[in-house]
Amino acid sequence: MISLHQLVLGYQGRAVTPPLTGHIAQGSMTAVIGANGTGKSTLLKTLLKLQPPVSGQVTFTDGRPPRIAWLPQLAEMERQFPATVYEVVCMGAWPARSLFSGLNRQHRLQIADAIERVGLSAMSKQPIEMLSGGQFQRMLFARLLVQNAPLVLLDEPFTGVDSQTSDFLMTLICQMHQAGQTVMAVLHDNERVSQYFPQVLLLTQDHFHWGATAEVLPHYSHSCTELAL
Ligand SMILES: Nc1ncnc2c1ncn2[C@@H]1O[C@H](COP(=O)(O)OP(=O)(O)OP(=O)(O)O)[C@@H](O)[C@H]1O
Repeated sequence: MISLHQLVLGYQGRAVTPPLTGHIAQGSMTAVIGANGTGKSTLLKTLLKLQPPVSGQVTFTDGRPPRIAWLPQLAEMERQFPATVYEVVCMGAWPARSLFSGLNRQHRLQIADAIERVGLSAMSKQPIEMLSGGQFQRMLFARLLVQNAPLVLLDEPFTGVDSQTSDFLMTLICQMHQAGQTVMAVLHDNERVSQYFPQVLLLTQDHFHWGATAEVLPHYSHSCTELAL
């Protein structure tokens, strides 16, 4: 689906990663792990074209970028935005609509179904500023479900969320993957990574390891030991 060729990530010409080379296969499910500041969020932003790379290239198997659904870090979200749960979830339908057309019946059914799947039907008309952290994240997942994009990028989807909701959201991620969507998620929970994610991209300041989870995870504890020394 997407190949990285000697891709150096960074800001204003300053590299924050080593050159990354690898392939995100269609239908794969990859956890991006590593210590703070190793460029995990920057990778997602670069794939989204929100941030240009310092050098290197990103190429696409069918010649053009896939449609991407993105869950930013909770800290980057505007929690006071004057909108209801329903209105935020509706935004997921934008790519399928023309600029001036409204929501058709199918869109409305998809939106109601997504809100129900995340357990927020009773709160559909609530302003989003009234939601708890877990409810807010459920709402953003409903928007991802409506987007139904071939590539789903998740930046720390379980931050600020209780363990029960995290398990529920993990189930939704697995369902997206089983439905054929390609998933890439930045995570800090290695237990969950080893339980659910077949592929791992581990970023460190100087190296990266990309491959099967069982092969890559042991490098993580090694890189943490190096950091501590
Ligand atoms: N807008 C920016 N301008 C300049 N430097 C930035 C910017 N955003 C992030 N950085 C720097 O780039 C590096 C990588 O940041 P990034 O947010 O990608 O790390 P991360 O691996 O996602 O970290 P964390 O686990 O803490 O979320 C850090 O040193 C950070 O300070």
